[in-house]
Amino acid sequence: MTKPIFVAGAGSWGTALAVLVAGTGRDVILWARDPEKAGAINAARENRRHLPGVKLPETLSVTSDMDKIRKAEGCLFVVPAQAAREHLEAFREASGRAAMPVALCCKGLERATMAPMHRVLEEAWPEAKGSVLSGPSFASDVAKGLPTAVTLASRDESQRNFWLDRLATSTFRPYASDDPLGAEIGGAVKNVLAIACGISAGKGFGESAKAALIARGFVEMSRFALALGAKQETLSGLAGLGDLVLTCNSSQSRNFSLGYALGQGEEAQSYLAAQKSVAEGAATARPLVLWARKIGVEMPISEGVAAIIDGEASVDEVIDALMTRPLKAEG
Ligand SMILES: NC(=O)C1=CN([C@@H]2O[C@H](COP(=O)(O)OP(=O)(O)OC[C@H]3O[C@@H](n4cnc5c(N)ncnc54)[C@H](OP(=O)(O)O)[C@@H]3O)[C@@H](O)[C@H]2O)C=CC1
Ligand SMILES: O=C(CO)COP(=O)(O)O
Repeated sequence: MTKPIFVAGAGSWGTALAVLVAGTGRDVILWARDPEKAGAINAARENRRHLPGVKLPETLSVTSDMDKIRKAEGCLFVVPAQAAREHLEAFREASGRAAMPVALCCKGLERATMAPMHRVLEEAWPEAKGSVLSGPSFASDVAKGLPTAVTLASRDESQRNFWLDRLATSTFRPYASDDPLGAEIGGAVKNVLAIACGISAGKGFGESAKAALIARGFVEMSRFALALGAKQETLSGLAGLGDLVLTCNSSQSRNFSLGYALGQGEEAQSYLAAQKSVAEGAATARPLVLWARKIGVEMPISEGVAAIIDGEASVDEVIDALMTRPLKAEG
């Protein structure tokens, strides 16, 4: 008998991935942190809070019991980045310290340590066999079965094949990569840059400004990731440029929407406190720029976003500073 896939995290992306895999006929266990919410999703056969309008397949069950991971053959980890460490530690214990395939699907850096998610996984659950799933993929698009292509990255070929076999459908196309670092840095950085694009839109700046932010943002993302040892082809691919273009161009993006509100004059922390969904770029901006400074990489757009989010500079001050930087060669 085939073992189920365990999906840790019942936000919109966890639910969409659970629906995707269950739609292939596999058994899927979706874990939600709150027993009442897990019960409500199971009873309604719909996650009305995070993915309304999408019916859950029969092979999908919802639980708040972490121990159910023991039955599973692999785990899609979709808990927000700032809560990843504590949850990975707890799932490690619940699994019996299993050497289980774990695909990291969250896009962020840990604020307290600047760590990317693969390092958090290595520290919190050292036995796990890690992969990274990243790329341009709005949960509602995937749940509706709209055509989507993503990057599935692992240094271990057997892990890549494990997840390709379980995730690929006629509408969801994962491309294999052996560069998990590049895939994960692309996903984390694009969220910060999407906030910048949202700010520009909220200020009423035009399409030219947006194109400039995407192009210069891509230079920042690539410079940083390459300095860490990532591959340029990963940054130019789905998990880098692909996801940057998606989230910088859509009001469906929570990071873009946060930026838009900031551009319209809202204050970051009060906006974030009122949200039920997560905009990972808000917490990732600061560790990103601290890490970049540490390795001597210039990231002026990300620096500006971090300063605005942390209340160190106003939107207008950051825009002024970006436009009056010393003139330099492109690159
Ligand atoms: N949504 C998307 O289209 C995509 C999202 N992602 C990534 O997936 C990850 C999860 O985001 P997403 O599914 O969108 O989440 P949502 O914004 O849809 O919902 C937030 C989820 O996080 C949970 N949560 C909030 N705070 C905590 C915490 N402190 N500890 C544990 N769980 C918490 C919420 O639980 P509760 O409901 O109980 O509050 C809920 O399940 C993020 O890293 C995101 O960048 C990646 C690709 C696409
Ligand atoms: O990562 C995403 C799409 O690939 C979702 O972006 P947001 O978190 O900004 O909504």
